[in-house]
Amino acid sequence: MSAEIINGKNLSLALKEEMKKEVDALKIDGIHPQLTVILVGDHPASRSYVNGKEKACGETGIGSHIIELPKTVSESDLLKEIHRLNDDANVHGILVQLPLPFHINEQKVIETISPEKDVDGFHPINIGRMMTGMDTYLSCTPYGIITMLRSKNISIAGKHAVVIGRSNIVGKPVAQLLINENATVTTCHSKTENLKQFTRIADILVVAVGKANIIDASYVKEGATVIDVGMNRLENGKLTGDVDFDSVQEKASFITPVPRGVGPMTITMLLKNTIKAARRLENREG
Ligand SMILES: NC(=O)C1=CN([C@@H]2O[C@H](COP(=O)(O)OP(=O)(O)OC[C@H]3O[C@@H](n4cnc5c(N)ncnc54)[C@H](OP(=O)(O)O)[C@@H]3O)[C@@H](O)[C@H]2O)C=CC1
Ligand SMILES: Nc1nc(=O)c2c([nH]1)NC[C@@H]1CN(c3ccc(C(=O)N[C@@H](CCC(=O)O)C(=O)O)cc3)C=[N+]21
Repeated sequence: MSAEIINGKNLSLALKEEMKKEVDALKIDGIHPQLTVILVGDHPASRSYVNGKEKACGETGIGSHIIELPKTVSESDLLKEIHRLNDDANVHGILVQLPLPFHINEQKVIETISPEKDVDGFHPINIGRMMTGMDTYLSCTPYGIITMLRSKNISIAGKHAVVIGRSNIVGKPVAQLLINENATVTTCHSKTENLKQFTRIADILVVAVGKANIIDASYVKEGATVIDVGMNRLENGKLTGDVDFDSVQEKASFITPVPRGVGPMTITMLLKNTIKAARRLENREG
């Protein structure tokens, strides 16, 4: 058996076409959705992701603005900038690219962003809203993963989903969204004993660790759906996921590639959240 590939790049293209129409319609009503990204320092990976976000905004007609701050910026100057954007009625979405330099408290930064403009869905209020099943901005990577599963009509309700990774930005919100979709969910992490005993019984396996090829076919149940969130830059410059694609593709029924898998969907869901923010802040949604 050879798994069907869930191509996040192609799905993103289709979703972006729909969103462009939505944005055009909003513009007729005088609403111009606008995302502002704050980039601290000049880490090449962060810059490349931020460029990807800017390009995607351009493709859908969403206004984007990047504020670049030096890596020596003080925490209080960064917080001031966020307050300024919170108060700027032209800005609907604010994203502070992570990770931040060590002298800046990330949690404090996230909590300073107005929950109404937190299109990353990282603010504790929005996390709490997600946990309780309320309407909110869903974190983009988890939201992208659920959208990919739905696009292939992969059933989630009643299935056993195993998530490897428990970070606040990926592992935990993915697990929560899968629970909201009525999956039975197991979360694994670096302290998990005998990881394989869990992964081998997963109908849906989400791998969000950040270690190239840690999951090979021996970890995967025949016919499972395998979602690879990992982004690992190899020494030869190639980008690879956490899953050994070639061996797992032989055993799974669906698999996401890296690149062109979850990554492009993360950006696409950010656009979706920005449009939602524009609607809400301009009082066009209940
Ligand atoms: N495609 C996309 O859009 C995105 C991709 N990413 C990528 O996803 C990956 C994960 O990101 P992120 O969650 O931020 O990373 P973190 O480093 O914050 O979290 C990694 C998680 O993996 C766990 N872990 C580490 N080693 C093992 C192991 N050997 N076995 C089992 N679990 C392990 C850690 O456990 P513990 O908690 O015990 O330390 C931790 O929970 C990275 O490659 C990142 O680049 C991230 C965001 C978006
Ligand atoms: N506040 C914040 N929000 C984020 O959403 C956020 C962040 N910080 N910090 C870093 C992670 C990582 N992330 C990715 C986005 C797109 C791709 C992506 O588009 N990847 C392409 C390839 C890109 C390339 O070739 O470099 C792909 O997989 O096909 C990957 C990773 C968002 N993150």
